[in-house]
Amino acid sequence: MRVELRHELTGRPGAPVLVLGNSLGTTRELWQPQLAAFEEHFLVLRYEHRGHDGSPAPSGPYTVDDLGGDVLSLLDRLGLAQVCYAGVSIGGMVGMWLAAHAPDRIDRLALCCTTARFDSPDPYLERADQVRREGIGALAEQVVSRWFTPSFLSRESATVKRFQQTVSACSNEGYAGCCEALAAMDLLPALPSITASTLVIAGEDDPATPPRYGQAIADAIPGATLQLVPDAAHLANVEQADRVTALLVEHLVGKGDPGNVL
Ligand SMILES: O=C(O)CC1=CCC(=O)O1
Repeated sequence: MRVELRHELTGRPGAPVLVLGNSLGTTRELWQPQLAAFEEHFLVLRYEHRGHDGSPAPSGPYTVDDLGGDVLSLLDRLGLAQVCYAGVSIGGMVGMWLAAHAPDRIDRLALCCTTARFDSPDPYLERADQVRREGIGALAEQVVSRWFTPSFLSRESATVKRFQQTVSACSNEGYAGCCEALAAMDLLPALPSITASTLVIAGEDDPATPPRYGQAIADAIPGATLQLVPDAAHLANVEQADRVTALLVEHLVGKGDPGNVL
């Protein structure tokens, strides 16, 4: 079953479309550090995953097919034939799914702090279970502590608090269902079929999706390149905003116009 995702379009009308996928427990605010730079070149489509910031949260478990299918339906509803796509973590997983399952719909692809599969499903199954028992608010502080380096956590307490509040506002069922999608996901066999020009970005100090996960993606997608970002953990686009913005703009702003109307 597909759900109609909450979304927002901003930027240059008539320009090529850039779709942005958020990480688990965040909203489209995640892209605030990059938004102005992207809006100079693109019509930007930011969407919310199931259970996040007002998108519907049907009963889980979900699969990455569900999450990717939701976005494909959104592109269809908006009449977008081909788009560029950038995603962080679960947003990047959706990007890999789209590029593998609907290759003609994805032009350039950027995958930030993400993985095609996790070493073990257990941590995310346990998290889903805990969220259903105790509520997402009980986990917010611990979850966000893995998104930034220790120095950022102590230096930028207002930003950290804001991300904790965003996690706490997720639907329990929606968040748990997304965790179950992470646990079941194995996109690695699909990656060699991706034809989109692909940039992979990894935070050097990311405990959630360490650089070896990014390396595995870059090794499996034909022609993909990997960029490591020093002094960054899971939300490298927030912690090292200028560096990541420059990498993304350089990769995503191509010469051709993908032509965005079905
Ligand atoms: O929340 C985490 O621990 C890290 C994460 C996994 C998938 C995602 O989007 O974030």
